[in-house]
Formats: sequence, C-alpha cells, structure tokens
Amino acid sequence: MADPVTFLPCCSLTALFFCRIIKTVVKTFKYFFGLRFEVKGLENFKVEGPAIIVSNHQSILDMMGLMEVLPDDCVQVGKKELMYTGSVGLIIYLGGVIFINRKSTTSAKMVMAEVAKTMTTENVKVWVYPEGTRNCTGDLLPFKKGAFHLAVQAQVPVIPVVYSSFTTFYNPKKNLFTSGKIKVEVLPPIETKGLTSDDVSDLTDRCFRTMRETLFRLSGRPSEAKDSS
Ligand SMILES: CCCCCCCCCCCCCCCC(=O)SCCNC(=O)CCNC(=O)[C@H](O)C(C)(C)COP(=O)(O)OP(=O)(O)OC[C@H]1O[C@@H](n2cnc3c(N)ncnc32)[C@H](O)[C@@H]1OP(=O)(O)O
Ligand SMILES: CCCCCCCC/C=C\CCCCCCCC(=O)OC[C@@H](O)COP(=O)(O)O
Repeated sequence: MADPVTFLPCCSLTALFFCRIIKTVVKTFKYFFGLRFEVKGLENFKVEGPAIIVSNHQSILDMMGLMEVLPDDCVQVGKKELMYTGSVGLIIYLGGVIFINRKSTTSAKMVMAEVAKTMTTENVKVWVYPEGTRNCTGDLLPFKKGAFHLAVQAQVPVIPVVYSSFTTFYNPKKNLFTSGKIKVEVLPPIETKGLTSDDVSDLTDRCFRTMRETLFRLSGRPSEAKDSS
C-alpha cells in the first residue's frame, strides 16, 4: 500500500474542530486515572513562528500529558499504523496527525521534508517523539534524528518538553497503576538558525543530554545513576 501523504490541516476548520474536541475529552481522563500534572515553562512555547517540539514518550498515558500543554497551532508526528485503528485513527487523522512509516527511512524522510516546507507556510509547530517508540524505563532511548533534520531544514527552534518518569505509579508488567503526579517542564527553545545537516548530530546530542538531565531531575533520580554518555 502506498504511504500516506503529508497532511497539515491544523488550520482547517475540520482539524480545529476535532482538535478542540479531542483536547477537551482527553483532558478529563486524568480525573478517572487519578493523575495530576504540574506544568512549568509554558512561556517557552511563545516563540514567533513555527517550531519543533520534542518530548519523551513513556506510554499511551502521554496523550493526557500532551493535551495538558499542547499549543493550539501544533500537529503531531505519529507512526502510520495508528491510522488503521478504526475510529481513533480517523479522529487523529482529522485532528491533523502526520503519519510516517518508521520502517522506511526514505519514505519518512520524504514526508519530513514536505513537513519542513509546509510548517513554515502554514506557521504551525510540529510535535515529535524522538525516541520513536514508547519507553517506560525511567531513562531515554537514543534519539532518532528526524525531528532535528526537520528543525534544521525549516530553520526553526527545537523546544524540548520533559515528563517525569511514570515508573513509581505505572508498570504494566507488574500490574502497577496507582494515582500519581507527573511533572512537566517546557524547556527554553534551542535555535537552529544557520545550522546545516552537518550539525544535526550535535543538535540531537545536545537535546538528548538536556532532556535526560531534566528527566532525572524531575523524577528525583541522581543524574550519575545511569550515565550512558
Ligand atoms: C488538540 C490537538 C489534537 C490533535 C489530534 C489528535 C492528537 C492525538 C494524539 C496523537 C498523537 C500521536 C502520537 C504518536 C506517537 C508515535 O507514533 S511515536 C512513533 C513515530 N514517531 C517517530 O518515529 C518520530 C521519530 N523518528 C524519527 O524521527 C526517525 O528519524 C525517522 C524519520 C522515522 C527515520 O527512522 P530511522 O531510519 O530508524 O532513524 P535515524 O537513525 O534517525 O535515521 C537514519 C539516517 O537517516 C537520516 N535521517 C533521518 N531523518 C532524516 C531527515 N528528515 N532528513 C534527512 N536525513 C534524515 C539520519 O541522519 C540517519 O543518518 P546518519 O546520521 O546515521 O548518517
Ligand atoms: C467525537 C470525538 C470524540 C473524541 C474522543 C477522543 C478520544 C481520544 C482520541 C485520541 C487520543 C488517543 C490517540 C491514541 C494515540 C496513541 C499514541 C501512542 O502511544 O502510540 C504508540 C506510538 O507512539 C509508538 O508505538 P510503539 O511504542 O512503537 O508501539
């Protein structure tokens, strides 16, 4: 089957309608799950023009955390399999999610290149989970580079967002799911003006280190406890 094409409709009325509904509905879920969010740094989203937002991805519970801070003019990058999940797939498609094929770097790169162009003309932010998959270990997986190529191609800042570890209240393997508090920090934007593709690896490393340090701090874990650098 052909890969889905890029779709950045977050300015369309349909997308705005679905985004509002999804945000309102998903934001109520925290009361049923007994979760509280403590958010800091929202002012860092106030950059002029588009930006790439990168955050850690621990579980489907992140969708609640996403809706707590999601700027209005923002679309997310998701794996294309999500598009085939029936009504949820349809809803998030209409909400403006950009689907990529993680199994084909060539196709994902083509979609990302298109997004780099469109996000500037449409003036939207794009939210990417640079770990590329869910990871609930309390640490970060090595970052994929797509988000950082995208930021450099569009010459827009990268805004890291970090959610504290869920491990103290959520562990599906141990059937642990209690109430809990999630700390969220939106970090200052990292500029990419003047950077080229040669700088992408350094940019990726810089974001990774900053986010890992923040993750450990927010989760009350000493940073030298598991240092992979
Ligand atoms: C209110 C509003 C509601 C809105 C509406 C409802 C919302 C309701 C919420 C739904 C929200 C969904 C949330 C889903 C959450 C996920 O589905 S997470 C999973 C999907 N997301 C991702 O995978 C994103 C992160 N992945 C990437 O960026 C990866 O780099 C890519 C693009 C997939 C490529 O994968 P890869 O080949 O495995 O990765 P990687 O090692 O990075 O790259 C290989 C080579 O290609 C190069 N490369 C990578 N990308 C590029 C590029 N773009 N250009 C040039 N070269 C590149 C790399 O530099 C590398 O080369 P070297 O530097 O090693 O020489
Ligand atoms: C009339 C409208 C009513 C609105 C109802 C809203 C219901 C909620 C709709 C959408 C929010 C849920 C979207 C599900 C997105 C799932 C994201 C996710 O966590 O995907 C996993 C993916 O990251 C990585 O996959 P893997 O870890 O590699 O496997």
